[in-house]
Amino acid sequence: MAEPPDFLSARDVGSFAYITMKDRTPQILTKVIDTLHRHKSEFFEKYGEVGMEAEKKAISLLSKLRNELQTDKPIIPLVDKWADTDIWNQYLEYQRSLLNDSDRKPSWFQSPWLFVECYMYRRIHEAIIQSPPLDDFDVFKESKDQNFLESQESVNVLCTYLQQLTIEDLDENQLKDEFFKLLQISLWGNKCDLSLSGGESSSQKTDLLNSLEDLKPFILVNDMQHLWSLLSKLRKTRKKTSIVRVDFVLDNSGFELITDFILADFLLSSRLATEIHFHGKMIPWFVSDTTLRDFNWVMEQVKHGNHEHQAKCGGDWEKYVQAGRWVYHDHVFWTLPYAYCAMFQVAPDLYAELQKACLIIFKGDLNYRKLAGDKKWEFTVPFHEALNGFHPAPLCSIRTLKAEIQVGLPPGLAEQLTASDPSWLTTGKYGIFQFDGPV
Ligand SMILES: O=P(O)(O)OC[C@@]1(O)O[C@H](CO)[C@@H](O)[C@@H]1O
Ligand SMILES: [Mn+2]
Repeated sequence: MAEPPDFLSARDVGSFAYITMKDRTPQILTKVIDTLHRHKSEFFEKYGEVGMEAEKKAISLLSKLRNELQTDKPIIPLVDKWADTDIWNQYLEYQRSLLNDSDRKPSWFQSPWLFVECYMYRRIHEAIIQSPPLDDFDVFKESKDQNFLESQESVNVLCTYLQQLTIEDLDENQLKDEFFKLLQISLWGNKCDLSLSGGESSSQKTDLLNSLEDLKPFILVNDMQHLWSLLSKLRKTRKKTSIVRVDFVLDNSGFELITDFILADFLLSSRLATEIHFHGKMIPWFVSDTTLRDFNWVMEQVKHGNHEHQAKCGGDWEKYVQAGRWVYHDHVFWTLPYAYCAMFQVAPDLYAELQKACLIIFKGDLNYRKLAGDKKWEFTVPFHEALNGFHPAPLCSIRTLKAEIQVGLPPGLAEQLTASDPSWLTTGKYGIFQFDGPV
């Protein structure tokens, strides 16, 4: 049996992991510190002197974190008392145990990229929760909200499109075409990712609907037909009362979340699904990832949008939530450093929850990295193999490529792309619909 591949790591000088840890993560930390500086007077108005002290403390903790990162210091245990502190510190012990035959310690540039990048965002959370009364301040809220507000034109176009779809008049082929269109909208909505842009604005400005044909050549793995076969068969065969549940493991808030809401709405209106479960993050994560506050805020904004079709969508979506047809979950596992092949052991309750789904959609690049264990797989390794036993239900990754990991490609394609577009793995320009399940 061949040795399992190594993990992506900043140890590989010049790799995307290396560039992210060397350049992008310090930039993200600097933006977080600047955000706290810019809210100084707000903290004073709200909390007086205590607020000023808290802001100073959070900034000093974050500056210390940035220095540790930039000087490749050893990774240190978390000292806060939060729901997952022990799990994180056990994981750090595990990383230490992997090195026990050497004097090396887990560090920012020596340890697996997935671990240290997740750890950085968890240390940001530690700095905030150790600085009451700022302990529920979302340092990324501004940029997530700005991404949504700057994408209003595109949001209007998509809400209008959805409202003008007369789904009941569509035949099977037309329904499939619309399903494929909205899947692609959800895919390309993943390009707007603030952690890739280091927090710079990445809102959606172009009209995606009219760009889908032009973007098709950039879809490297296209398993949309499998999704259609799975859901349309269930639609035909299910009993009136049976449940067809589709789970979205969400990625970014803002425009991407809207594209997921639009797809989820279509799944219910077309009766391709009867209920949707969304999985968000318990804490602010990778700059733009969706938290419960973001989920509710975006829905509120759309409901009170100054555009009739947006408002109609927002009203419908609120009704789905109230009727229990859209359900939001935020399990702590999603903000741990584990690859998903560890979920059955580490979070059996979540694994059991996902097993209730007929289809699980994993949005975005970080989810893909965790599905495939953030390993340096050969590009032609089957997706099923890279999942390493993670099969709670039929699943599909919908992801634009922003990290040097991709499996399930036909022989020769990776080489062809490297020759024609050397940064094809990391710019978000290419995307996949990669399915694992019965075909
Ligand atoms: O999961 P998303 O939001 O699609 O992208 C997240 C991500 O690609 O952004 C960072 C910068 O490339 C990576 O470290 C991480 O995987
Ligand atoms: Mn993200």
